[in-house]
Amino acid sequence: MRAHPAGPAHGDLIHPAAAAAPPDDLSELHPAVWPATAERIDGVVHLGGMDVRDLVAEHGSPLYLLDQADLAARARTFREAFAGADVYYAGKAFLSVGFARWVASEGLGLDVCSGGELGIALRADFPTDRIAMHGNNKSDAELRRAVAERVGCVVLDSYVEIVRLADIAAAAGIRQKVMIRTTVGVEAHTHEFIATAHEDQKFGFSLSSGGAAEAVRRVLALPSLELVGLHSHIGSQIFDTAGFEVAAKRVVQLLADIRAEHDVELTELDLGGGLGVAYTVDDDPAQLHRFAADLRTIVAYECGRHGLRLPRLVVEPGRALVGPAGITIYEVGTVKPVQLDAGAVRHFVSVDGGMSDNIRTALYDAAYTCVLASRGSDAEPMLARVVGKHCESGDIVVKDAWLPSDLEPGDLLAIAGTGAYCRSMASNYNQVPRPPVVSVGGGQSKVLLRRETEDDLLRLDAG
Ligand SMILES: Cc1ncc(COP(=O)(O)O)c(C=O)c1O
Ligand SMILES: N[C@@H](CCCC[NH3+])C(=O)O
Repeated sequence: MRAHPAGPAHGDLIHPAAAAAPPDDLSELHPAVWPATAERIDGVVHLGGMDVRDLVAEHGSPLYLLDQADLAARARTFREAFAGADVYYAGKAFLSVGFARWVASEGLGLDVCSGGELGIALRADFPTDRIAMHGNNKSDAELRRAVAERVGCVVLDSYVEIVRLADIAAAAGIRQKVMIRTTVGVEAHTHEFIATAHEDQKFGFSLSSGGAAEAVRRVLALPSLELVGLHSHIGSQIFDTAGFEVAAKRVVQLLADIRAEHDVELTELDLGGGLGVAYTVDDDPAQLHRFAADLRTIVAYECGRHGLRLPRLVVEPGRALVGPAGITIYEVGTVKPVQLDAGAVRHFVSVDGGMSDNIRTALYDAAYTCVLASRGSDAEPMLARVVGKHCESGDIVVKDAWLPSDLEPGDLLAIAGTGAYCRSMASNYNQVPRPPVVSVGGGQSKVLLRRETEDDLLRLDAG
């Protein structure tokens, strides 16, 4: 065992969070958290048959990697679990032209929620009839483009938008398929910033106050809109599937109410995304086949109860499709032991990225799993905080990580579960260029998004 290069040994560590015991094996790549092809060869992490040191030598650090085999397996599992239903990948989780092409080739649809996401889909020649357009404040221009490009469905989110879209569709001489986004009044058990079905938030039309029923009335009165179904999305990173079941029950009730009031049976029911994934071994997400079976059962039961024909089910996974397939590689720049008041020591491990490539820890207090990736080590565990290079003390990548105490500058770290909502929420804070996204498989790598350069940063600067 090597001594820690820069400070007290592990024995000196009395850290508040040290109450939790370190894992038995610091080098373990637990399959619940790491992508399918992640493995150690001679101590070094490999993904898609490639040594992470070689990948960094070629593409630089920090580096987002996507495991092609893991992604393909996830797409297959979704298709199988939801056979007979439509799976629309939520592009907000991660999107690039190449990725959109892959989504199309897997037979999935695409959920976009901005003109930018739609633009990427169009650049990828994504079949527009398999695109659903979301958003609580779509602009006229976004709606016009969606209609002109014949997107399969626009999900309506406000009374203002109903009129706006109806006018745009009428002017284009098109009858636009739409769904109505409902707010089902479920308290999804997730971080409050990513829960979307309680009453006091901005999305959708409330079921309980009659807002959704009124939206249905207004849409049905407009000949340029064709109401095909109802939509519900209760939130994101949800483990407890009971919320989805309550949501399904409540929207099916509205389907029944619509038939009673208008003699119309809507044919689609979109239950959104939101399925959680494991970021650490303590996370226990629902198993996909089980989740799908439960949803189908509840929808079938509720429709049966109301004597409704079974609507076509739609789901919109983002995180559960791409999140666990991605990892981020960082290079360690400094290791700084900081003496805390209580005589405890916290080891701040600074890496070459941070909140600009992963805002989730700062925004949601998200937990991540982190390992030393560029070599094996049998050094004692040290409780570390992996931090970025930004001018914010909240610039934390992993709040509490057990890492070998011989960690030193130049080592590479790998963070699991960064495929979703990391690159897509990345910023240029402190004028840090965003890292590339590289997909790996069969011993080969392919750049999906290249690294930004200083020229990219200056491109918009009017000087
Ligand atoms: C309408 C809608 N659909 C799908 C998703 C994807 O969610 P997730 O990535 O949690 O599956 C979101 C994001 O929460 C959303 O707002
Ligand atoms: N961006 C969030 C999820 C929000 C999903 C979009 N409605 C996350 O990283 O967890």
